[in-house]
Amino acid sequence: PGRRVVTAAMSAEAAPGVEPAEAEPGAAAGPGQQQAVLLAEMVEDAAVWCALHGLVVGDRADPRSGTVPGVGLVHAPFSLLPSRFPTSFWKQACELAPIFNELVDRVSLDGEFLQAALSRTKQVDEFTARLLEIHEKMMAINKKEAIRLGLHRSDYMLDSETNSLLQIELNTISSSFPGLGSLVSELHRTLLNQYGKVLGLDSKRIPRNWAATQFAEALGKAWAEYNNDSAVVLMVVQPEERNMYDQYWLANHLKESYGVTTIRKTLAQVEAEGQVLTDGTLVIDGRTVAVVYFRAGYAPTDYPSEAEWKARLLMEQSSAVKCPSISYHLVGTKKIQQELAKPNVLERFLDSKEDIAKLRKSFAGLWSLDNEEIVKSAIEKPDLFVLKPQREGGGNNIYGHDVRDTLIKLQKEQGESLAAYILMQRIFPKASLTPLVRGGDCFEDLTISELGIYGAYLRNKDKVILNNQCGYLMRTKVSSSNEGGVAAGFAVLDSVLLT
Ligand SMILES: Nc1ncnc2c1ncn2[C@@H]1O[C@H](COP(=O)(O)OP(=O)(O)O)[C@@H](O)[C@H]1O
Ligand SMILES: N[C@H](CCC(=O)N[C@@H](CS)C(=O)NCCC(=O)O)C(=O)O
Ligand SMILES: [Mg+2]
Repeated sequence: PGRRVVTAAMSAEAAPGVEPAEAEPGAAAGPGQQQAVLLAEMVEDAAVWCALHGLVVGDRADPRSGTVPGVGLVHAPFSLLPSRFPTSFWKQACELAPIFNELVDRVSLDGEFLQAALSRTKQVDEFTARLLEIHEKMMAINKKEAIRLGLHRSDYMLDSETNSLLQIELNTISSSFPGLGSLVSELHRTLLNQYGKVLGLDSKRIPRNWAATQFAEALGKAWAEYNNDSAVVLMVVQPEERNMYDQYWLANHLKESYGVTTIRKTLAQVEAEGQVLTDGTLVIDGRTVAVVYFRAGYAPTDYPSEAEWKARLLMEQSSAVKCPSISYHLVGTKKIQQELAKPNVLERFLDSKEDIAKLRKSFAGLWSLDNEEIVKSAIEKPDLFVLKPQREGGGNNIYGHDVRDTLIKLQKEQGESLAAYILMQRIFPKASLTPLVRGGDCFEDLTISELGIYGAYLRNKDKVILNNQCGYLMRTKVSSSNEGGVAAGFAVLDSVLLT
């Protein structure tokens, strides 16, 4: 990828890639060499900090790194310095969190809206159809979720064309990196406390990041609302999970701050070991479950057999607090994102005109493929659009010429398959040169960033117990890569330096 700048291990000697100045005997090292040595020292300090503070992920080189805790660790990929972000847009993003939290809760209560908005997608997208089927079953038995917990992340990019903060998507299930994201902010503060003077950067410009502690607080408070001291939090996880430490951070805070035990099960294990008692209590492996926290179940690959679907239904039918419930999960689909962007739709769910205006200001162009005029312009100028299927988890979007080819193919098919996609205005953040550290090596590369703001919402019947913005995730990827995704290996974990 980018220019190889320096490796942590080499901080003693001058780093390769920087031509050593022809130093006369005894002359001071040239500026280039000084800068390389400084960078090497920072990379070494940062890599050590990661290892000492659990800013780690499983190393894909080790076959057991996704199943055996403590085996095959490597520092999480990170940017060596925080990315600049204008304070005005930062404030705007933080202000939106409690409004999006409220919106999700209100939309989740309108089962007819969800069923209607997704009814055509259901015809052509099996995965969405299965989720809707569970939702329909809950509507049929008039299932009410008295206690509702949302742990969301709303992702934004700064569009340089329009100089505006635009929402990429709202995640309402398995919002990754509250644990590791918080740590990167601390890593950068530590580095700037030590090197800020010589770099001319002030560590106090990095917002404190309480994502992990506040997500754990929301989980702990939801557990308390369930009001059964022997109950546990069930974390639903994938059989292989190299991001397990991000998840363990939440379990650790839950145990240390609230005395709550978390058990980890795959969907298959829930099916094999779980049952719902006549009073609705969910019991897994003999433990009563107060809260189900999904860190799996958001992608078709999470349901390789009917067992996993049975597990999802079993948990939904229980009185445990689901995070997310099937309704919250559906509200976070891209089709609903596009439907909510239509005129007069937000007005159905929110009362405050001011809040509605704030949300709308953050909406990029979003269209269904029924809009022939937009489809036509996307075929003419595919680079200005992103074509998105109803999928989560990264790696599914369609860009550039593939947008044109796919649209033309879908038009020819003339079937309902158009309903499986949405079209979105492509957002163009400004690129900047960033030192990225992966596997102990530091590369400088042109990058663009995506700011995720976490939101926690907890309600018990009419009482809103929590509705907060809680921390953030900055992801930075090489600007040449269309997809983001830290887990997918394109992006690194970053933090924010307010300008
Ligand atoms: N409208 C857009 N403009 C530019 N990049 C986008 C846009 N939508 C998505 N992306 C890129 O694609 C990645 C994945 O898209 P996203 O909608 O977040 O899907 P997923 O649910 O798979 O994360 C984002 O992290 C971002 O890097
Ligand atoms: N391995 C699972 C990953 C869960 C997952 O993919 N979550 C989506 C929202 S659905 C997400 O937040 N994606 C941004 C993280 C990235 O850039 O890689 C976990 O960590 O629990
Ligand atoms: Mg995303």
